[in-house]
Amino acid sequence: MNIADPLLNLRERPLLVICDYDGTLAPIVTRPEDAVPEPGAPEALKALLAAGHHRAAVVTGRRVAEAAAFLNVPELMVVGLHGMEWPDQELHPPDTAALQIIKAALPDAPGVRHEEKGWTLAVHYREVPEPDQPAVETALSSVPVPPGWEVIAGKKVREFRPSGHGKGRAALRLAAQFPGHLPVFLGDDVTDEEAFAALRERGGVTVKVGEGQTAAEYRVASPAEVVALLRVWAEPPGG
Ligand SMILES: O=P(O)(O)OC[C@H]1O[C@H](O[C@H]2O[C@H](CO)[C@@H](O)[C@H](O)[C@H]2O)[C@H](O)[C@@H](O)[C@@H]1O
Repeated sequence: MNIADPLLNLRERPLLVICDYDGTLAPIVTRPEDAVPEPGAPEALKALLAAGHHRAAVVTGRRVAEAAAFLNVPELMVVGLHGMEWPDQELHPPDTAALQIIKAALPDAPGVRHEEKGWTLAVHYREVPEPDQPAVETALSSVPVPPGWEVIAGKKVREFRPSGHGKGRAALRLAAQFPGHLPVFLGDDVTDEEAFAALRERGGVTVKVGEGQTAAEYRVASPAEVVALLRVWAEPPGG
């Protein structure tokens, strides 16, 4: 483990720890339904919450129920669908007409997998043979995006979602909910970059998990290092 000292030393302060799920609390795997947490991740989140002076939340592209079931930490707040789905707020009815337009235009290459989430739609191509993936990416780029919708690129996935949400807004909303806590966002994917940008402007701490370009200030190597960091933060201050 090679975690920067300024990150480890944050444990002295009351933190609002916001984690992405896939790639951050769980290693990336071929099939989304197999993405179990990194060993020790649920326990580390529990310990962090039990420490008393920190708060924690997960902000994920998945549905709340799905991420919550993987983690099984009932006391943990989970925000789903890239910031559309909040535990205390009913979702407005899904825009099924827009979803139909998108679905009708999706490429049908072998290995392409649709993950329907009710309100949004993820199109995965991790299981498409590598040489065919650029063609799938190109085909996905020409899928019509209905007015009021946007498409975002993630790890071997394109996600179609209504505009006006996103992890940047979600992170700021959480930070406003816990003004006495220093917000820290940990994420691995392109969709986490807007949270990094938003929180850096607000004086928050941002941590990229793994390789790749990022606006985050710090970096850790893997979900295993995320767990190690959460464990350190869960230790009593001044210890
Ligand atoms: O915001 P996140 O918690 O990172 O969720 C983003 C998307 O993650 C999932 O897809 C990604 O992880 C899968 C499992 O490791 C992997 O097979 C896939 O290639 C990745 O794109 C999830 O399936 C999506 O619903 C999330 O939006």
